[in-house]
Amino acid sequence: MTTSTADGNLFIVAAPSGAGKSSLIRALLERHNDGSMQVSVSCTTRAPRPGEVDGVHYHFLDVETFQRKIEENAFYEWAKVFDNYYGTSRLVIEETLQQGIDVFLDIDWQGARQVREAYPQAQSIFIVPPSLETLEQRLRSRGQDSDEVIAGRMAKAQAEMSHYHEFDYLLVNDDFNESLANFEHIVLARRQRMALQQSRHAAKLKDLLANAG
Ligand SMILES: Nc1ncnc2c1ncn2[C@@H]1O[C@H](COP(=O)(O)OP(=O)(O)OP(=O)(O)O)[C@@H](O)[C@H]1O
Ligand SMILES: Nc1nc2c(ncn2[C@@H]2O[C@H](COP(=O)(O)O)[C@@H](O)[C@H]2O)c(=O)[nH]1
Repeated sequence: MTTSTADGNLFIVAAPSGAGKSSLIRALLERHNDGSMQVSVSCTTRAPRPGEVDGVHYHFLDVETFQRKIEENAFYEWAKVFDNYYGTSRLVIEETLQQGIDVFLDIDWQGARQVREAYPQAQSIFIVPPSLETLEQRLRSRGQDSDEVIAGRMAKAQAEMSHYHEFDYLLVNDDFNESLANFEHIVLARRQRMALQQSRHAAKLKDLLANAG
């Protein structure tokens, strides 16, 4: 991907299922609803949960269509998670960043690794629950998955968490408002750093042009 200094920032947010990453991203976007931030809507072969809307929560695809898109190189990253395919559309991410909009990817560690390789300047944040007991409670309180699905996700939680050290930030999501404030701090600090870099580039360019003239 080519970048300019005016590109949006790319944030990777990963966590074991149920740790609260979607809730934190959603709450952050509600606080910054000026169009400067977006969450990427992934494609998945998972069946929709009650209340999930195609194109809003996910783009729900059949396995054949998903595999065709893999062959067409249409995904920025993709992975098989809990026996279903999940992937991020390449075109949407590139176009959104080029418009100067910050993008949040709510993805697993395998996808995070692919994104980091393709776009090393992405900031990555790993979210963990305060305990495995709390994680299970959250999966149950969400009330959207069967006991079997919850057991499968709990069984894979520790394997997902073993990748925490690959991320720039680790956030323990205990008290929600406190986690949201920390999450927001990470995001705004990154924005500020990039804006500062951009104004330094602009100043250098101005000097260069003035001296050339
Ligand atoms: N700090 C918190 N305290 C209590 N409950 C929380 C907290 N954060 C999130 N939750 C609740 O935990 C449940 C799981 O959260 P959420 O769906 O955001 O997790 P997730 O990491 O996005 O999961 P998945 O990867 O399966 O999409 C939700 O019911 C949410 O309201
Ligand atoms: N690598 C990717 N992982 C993704 C993507 N979209 C979601 N996910 C991860 O899958 C699990 C399960 O999600 P759920 O909605 O079924 O609970 C979770 O960890 C998500 O972060 C994606 O595009 N790529």
